[in-house]
Amino acid sequence: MWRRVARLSSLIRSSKASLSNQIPPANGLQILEAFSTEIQKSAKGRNHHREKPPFITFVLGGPGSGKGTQCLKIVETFGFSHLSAGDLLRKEISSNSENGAMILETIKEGNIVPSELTVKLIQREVESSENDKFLIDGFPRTEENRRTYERVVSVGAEPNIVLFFDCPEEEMVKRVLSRNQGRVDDNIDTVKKRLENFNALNLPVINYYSEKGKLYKIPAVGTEDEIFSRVRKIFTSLEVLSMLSPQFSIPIGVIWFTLTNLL
Ligand SMILES: Nc1ncnc2c1ncn2[C@@H]1O[C@H](COP(=O)(O)OP(=O)(O)OP(=O)(O)O)[C@@H](O)[C@H]1O
Ligand SMILES: Nc1ccn([C@H]2C[C@H](O)[C@@H](COP(=O)(O)O)O2)c(=O)n1
Ligand SMILES: [Mg+2]
Repeated sequence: MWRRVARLSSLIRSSKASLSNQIPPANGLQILEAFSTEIQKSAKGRNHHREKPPFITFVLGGPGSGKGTQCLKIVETFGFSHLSAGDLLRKEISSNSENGAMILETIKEGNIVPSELTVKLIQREVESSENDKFLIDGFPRTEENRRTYERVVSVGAEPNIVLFFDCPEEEMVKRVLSRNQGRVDDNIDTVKKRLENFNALNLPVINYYSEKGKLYKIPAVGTEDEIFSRVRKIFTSLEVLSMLSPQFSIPIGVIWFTLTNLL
């Protein structure tokens, strides 16, 4: 309730500020009309009211399994927006936000940041984007992450699909230790802890989505392009089945061809 009041008064403040620059003296009704239009515009910029829920893909896999690498290719080919939970948390650290120090310590230890915080960062990005299809990379990492997301997010609380990059531990460790991007968690001790957490906390989430029939398990060994050819088939078949672009309708024969030849 108080958050809504604060949000409304901030909208009113910003609308007043922009109005004072734009509107010549006018009668009360004109001012009221312009004021209300400004509030609507301002609210739209912050939270895109969609006619239908966005298409949500959760992207899961152990540390170094290639989630981020494949997400970039999906963005290029299929026009998704990529939201990496880890990147959003790292942005909080580098912007010296009030939770920055706690997030840094948690990531250094290979542990999981409190769900409310991560969900808030993801929700903010989804709501302020005009896109209608998202890759949420590295989330949910725990059952608690998943439940918090379902509780807090009202639109698109359930993912449409979940990708799981399945990679042997040895390969993941090798990739992380040669990543060379200056990440505080790319060292052998933290990687061991992240793998422990992946097995204990993330695998149950992966099993949950498998039981719901939403999981696409992708073998993640091979070249980046070989792996992407597996990923491409999934999104191409979703496109053909009109799930990614509902205005695109196709004959049943094409659907049958896709099911039998691409999958
Ligand atoms: N198929 C591949 N073969 C070899 N190396 C790869 C492959 N895919 C990605 N890599 C490399 O492995 C490293 C880890 O990849 P990436 O950052 O995409 O993993 P991730 O799953 O996002 O990891 P994290 O959970 O730690 O963020 C990167 O240096 C990337 O260039
Ligand atoms: N849902 C999440 C996602 C990430 N984190 C923290 C802990 C991870 O080790 C770190 C890096 O994430 P990555 O870039 O590897 O996806 O960020 C978390 O606490 N909760
Ligand atoms: Mg990553």
